[in-house]
Amino acid sequence: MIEARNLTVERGGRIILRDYSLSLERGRILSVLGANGVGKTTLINTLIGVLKPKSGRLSIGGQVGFVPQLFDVPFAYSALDIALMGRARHLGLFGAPGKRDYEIVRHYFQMLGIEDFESRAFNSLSGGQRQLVMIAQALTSECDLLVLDEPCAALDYKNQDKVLGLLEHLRDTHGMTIVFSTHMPQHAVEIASDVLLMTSGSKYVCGQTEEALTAANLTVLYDLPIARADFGGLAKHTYAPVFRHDGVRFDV
Ligand SMILES: Nc1ncnc2c1ncn2[C@@H]1O[C@H](COP(=O)(O)OP(=O)(O)OP(=O)(O)O)[C@@H](O)[C@H]1O
Repeated sequence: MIEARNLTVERGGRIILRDYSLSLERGRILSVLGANGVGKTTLINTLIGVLKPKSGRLSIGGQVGFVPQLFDVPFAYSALDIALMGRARHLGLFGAPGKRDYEIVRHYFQMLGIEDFESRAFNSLSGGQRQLVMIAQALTSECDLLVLDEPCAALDYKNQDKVLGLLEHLRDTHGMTIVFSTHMPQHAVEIASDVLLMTSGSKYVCGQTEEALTAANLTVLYDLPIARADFGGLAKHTYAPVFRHDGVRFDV
């Protein structure tokens, strides 16, 4: 589904990614992790075609749906209008949404438990509520590859669980291929078959989750000790930071 070879990507005249290669088969879930500013959004924008690589080859084998990081819209669109925009490529030029398009949007609103937002102004929703509407928008596009930039960033635990469950469901029932970035390794542990750990613009580890997602690799990734925590039979293991705030000195 994704075949990227030696991608080099520039922004503002500066090389952000150098020589990134990855491949992802249909029906797999890739989680992208890395520190702030390392280039996760840059990579994602390259995968969805918004940024053009300076060099390298990229091939995507299907229609792409995208959920961006949080944003406002300039006009007073309702949540339903925003989600309907996901139907654009099925409507054709100047086409208006019909009964079936509304049904599809309402189906995903129901799946996400956000039916009550339908007529609310998108900009009046909270960050987490907006994130759920944007996920609905991407799903209404009926894509083969779903790319999400930190889809759970503004969500509470219950909604994180719902979105992770939905992504798994889409993989299992629709054979959808999914790429999502996150700052929570546990999200990768829960649903990702593969991980991309972006250490810098030119250094990364990419592999199957069981092998590549380790406390040692995460410790390098975040430049902070990361410990693995096991919960017996209660839940999957997770990774937690060993915060060092009492050792941090500020010269002010
Ligand atoms: N429009 C832009 N023009 C120039 N440089 C940019 C632009 N957008 C981002 N950058 C730079 O590119 C680098 C990577 O940014 P990117 O947004 O891809 O990081 P990220 O890993 O997604 O970060 P975060 O976890 O904070 O969202 C950063 O150094 C950033 O300052």
